[in-house]
Amino acid sequence: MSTVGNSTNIFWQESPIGKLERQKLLNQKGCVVWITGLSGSGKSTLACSLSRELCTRGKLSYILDGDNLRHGLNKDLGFKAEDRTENIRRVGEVAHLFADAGLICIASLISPYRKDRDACRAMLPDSSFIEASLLLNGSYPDYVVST
Ligand SMILES: Nc1ncnc2c1ncn2[C@@H]1O[C@H](COP(=O)(O)OS(=O)(=O)O)[C@@H](OP(=O)(O)O)[C@H]1O
Ligand SMILES: Nc1ncnc2c1ncn2[C@@H]1O[C@H](COP(=O)(O)OP(=O)(O)O)[C@@H](O)[C@H]1O
Repeated sequence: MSTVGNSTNIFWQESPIGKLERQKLLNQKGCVVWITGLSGSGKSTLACSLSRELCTRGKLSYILDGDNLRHGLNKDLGFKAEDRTENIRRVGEVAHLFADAGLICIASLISPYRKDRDACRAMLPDSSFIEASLLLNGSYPDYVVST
């Protein structure tokens, strides 16, 4: 018996192709690069540069940009703390799926609350979630990267 919410009849369906097989096919390791920082700190610019650089090295990536996702998946959310938390939760779930598919998923969101980012980190193995914090130090962004 499986219980999800109020339902007792929702069961996990295994796929015939596993993550390792997909990664082998793509010749890369699926992971999430999570870029966090204030509005205007350079998140989208870094996400685009990274995606372009990975492409030139033959690696497949996909950008989940907060601005773009608020046009569709998250169009019902505003900017109250609980809406931002739900925004990050949804994007974390999608990023997890992309990483499981074998892609290098670059998530670029303000994501101001550490607890929300840590909840996304907890969905993946330790080395598969790389966080880059953009700090505005003087006129130019500084990057702090942690795994
Ligand atoms: N308070 C408020 N009011 C109006 N608009 C706002 C606000 N906060 C953010 N923004 C704009 O929304 C863009 C995406 O925000 P995020 O989804 O990354 O925010 S969050 O992670 O949920 O905190 C964000 O994009 P960036 O400027 O690229 O960060 C802003 O354009
Ligand atoms: N390393 C950098 N040095 C100088 N300007 C930058 C740098 N990165 C981004 N910018 C500029 O800062 C502005 C905000 O960048 P953007 O990537 O849109 O930030 P965010 O996605 O965090 O809102 C843009 O005009 C961009 O060209």
